[in-house]
Amino acid sequence: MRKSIATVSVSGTLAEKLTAISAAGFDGVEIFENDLLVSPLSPEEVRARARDLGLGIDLYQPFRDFEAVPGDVLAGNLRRAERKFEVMERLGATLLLVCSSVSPDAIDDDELAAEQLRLLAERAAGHGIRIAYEALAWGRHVNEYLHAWRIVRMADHPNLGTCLDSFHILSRGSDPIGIEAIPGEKVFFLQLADAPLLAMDVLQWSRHYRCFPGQGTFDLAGLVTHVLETGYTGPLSLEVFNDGFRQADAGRTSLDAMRSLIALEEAAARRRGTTPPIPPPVIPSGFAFAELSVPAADPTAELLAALGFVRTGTHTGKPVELWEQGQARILLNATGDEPALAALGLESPDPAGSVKRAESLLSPVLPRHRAPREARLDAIAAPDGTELFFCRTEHPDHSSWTDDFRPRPEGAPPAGGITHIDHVALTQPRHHFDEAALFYRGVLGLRPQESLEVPDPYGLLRSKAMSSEDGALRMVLNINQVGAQHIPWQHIALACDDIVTTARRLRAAHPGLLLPVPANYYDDLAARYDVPPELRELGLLYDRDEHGEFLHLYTITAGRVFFEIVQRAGGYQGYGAANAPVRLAAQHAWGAQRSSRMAVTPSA
Ligand SMILES: O=C(O)c1ccc(O)c(O)c1
Ligand SMILES: [Mg+2]
Repeated sequence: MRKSIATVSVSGTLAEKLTAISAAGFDGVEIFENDLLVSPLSPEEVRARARDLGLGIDLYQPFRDFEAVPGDVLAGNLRRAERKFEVMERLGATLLLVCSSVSPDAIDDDELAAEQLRLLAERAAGHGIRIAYEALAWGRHVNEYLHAWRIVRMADHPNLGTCLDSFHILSRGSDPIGIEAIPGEKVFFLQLADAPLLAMDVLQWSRHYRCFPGQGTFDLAGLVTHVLETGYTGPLSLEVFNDGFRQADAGRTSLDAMRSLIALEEAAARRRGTTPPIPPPVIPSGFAFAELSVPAADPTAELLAALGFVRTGTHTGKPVELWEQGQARILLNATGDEPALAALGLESPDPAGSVKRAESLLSPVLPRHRAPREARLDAIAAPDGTELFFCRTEHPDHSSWTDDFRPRPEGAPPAGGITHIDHVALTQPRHHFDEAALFYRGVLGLRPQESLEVPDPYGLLRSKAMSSEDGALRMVLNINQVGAQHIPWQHIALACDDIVTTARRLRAAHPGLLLPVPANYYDDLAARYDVPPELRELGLLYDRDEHGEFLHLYTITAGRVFFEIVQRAGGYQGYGAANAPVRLAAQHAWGAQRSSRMAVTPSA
């Protein structure tokens, strides 16, 4: 289907917006009037620029406060419309969006509204222009899409149709099934926006919090399915007012937008039983490895050894060490300047298929810088730059990345308390949280859980867990929502089957590696749950959900990375989010203590 986007959805000057939108592969744009008004480009120049970029001008908008006014106001409104028709002719635009009136002048009279819109459509026809009438969710008298349609039907003019906007329909809780009663040729335009569920004034919600389909809570695939049932053949057009997108890089936002439309088109095709435009996701079955970039002389190796990891190999061509314990594998790549998570290996049943899926959703495929004998690497870049490698570890049907490491002792990897990587938590750059969530959902087929807000002593963290349906691959995305002091930490959570023994061993041998937990936490825990007193003694954190229980502990931070050790019991599905504020405060306290120690002993 044709894909378009309103210029209001991305940042920059009109020229910059058009360039970014074209680069992301859109077919057309809705020109937002304000973007034209403030542009030094004439309408003719905008038209030429769009044409050169391969973009059609699918809509010009908005035209406000037109219908159902007293006769004296009508004359002025028609004069205003004539001026806009002239601008549209210079732009080469043939569709004008008229949104339902919010004016105190408007009269609650559908027949009058229909009569005046008919007049407008007749005038528009003289310029080869059509009118798409949209019900704003906060329109004075017309705020339901079926009400706008009734007026359009009453007006009965070939140059008058309706514009459906998912936000206005779904924000009011209207049932989109009613769309199917509108003939497709009378749906002149379809605007799409998602939004997080927020209980607030609908105008503020619309103007600041709209997001791309798949980033909010609305069922856009369902709505699009109803619209396609009408026989609508016009564009899928994104119209997103969002405070973050207004300041983010236009190129990046446009790609995010296009990824969301492709995923939406796929979801709608699956609902309708038609052929999806892209191959299905190949769902990873777990982590093959986590790769940390570390400086040449770095204590992370000591931390791994203390946790029971064993160095089992060194890369044949690069300064990379492989550390293993059970099925948990960590690579230390000595090319960084502070320890940071650089890459994740994801176990895929079909690595080439994983890359194809990612490519079809516009993810950059990484070049394979490899020596002739190295294993084939299928890798892409996640939006935050983390490299994702699709692996088939030691399967007879595929080459394995582990073949590049020597010596790798035969037989089972070293056993300790740790069995595998339970989850990885990635902190996302500001304003890119929704983009990341859409990426992991679309590309890897992970299911997002609800966003949580976690208080930090100096701000607020937003956190969203995502996992494969069977829970074999779990990730957590974090973003610093408020407050500038937050450090972009990443963490690797390691699963073990006897955390009490592991904690006891660590506490005895390496007490300085464990993040201290305040006594107040245990007083509260004892009030909430009947838990054994040894949790306090061992510094273990505890949580439970309707399925089971969770015990965990944290190491101190090395560079930007820390480790968590977790034990799930009885099908616990969460990530210990209830304890995250305690962890964040403890990390700040630990960091502050370390810097004061360093301040008194500058030689250390
Ligand atoms: O917020 C607004 O005023 C506005 C204008 C035009 C639209 O198409 C819309 O959905 C909202
Ligand atoms: Mg709209």
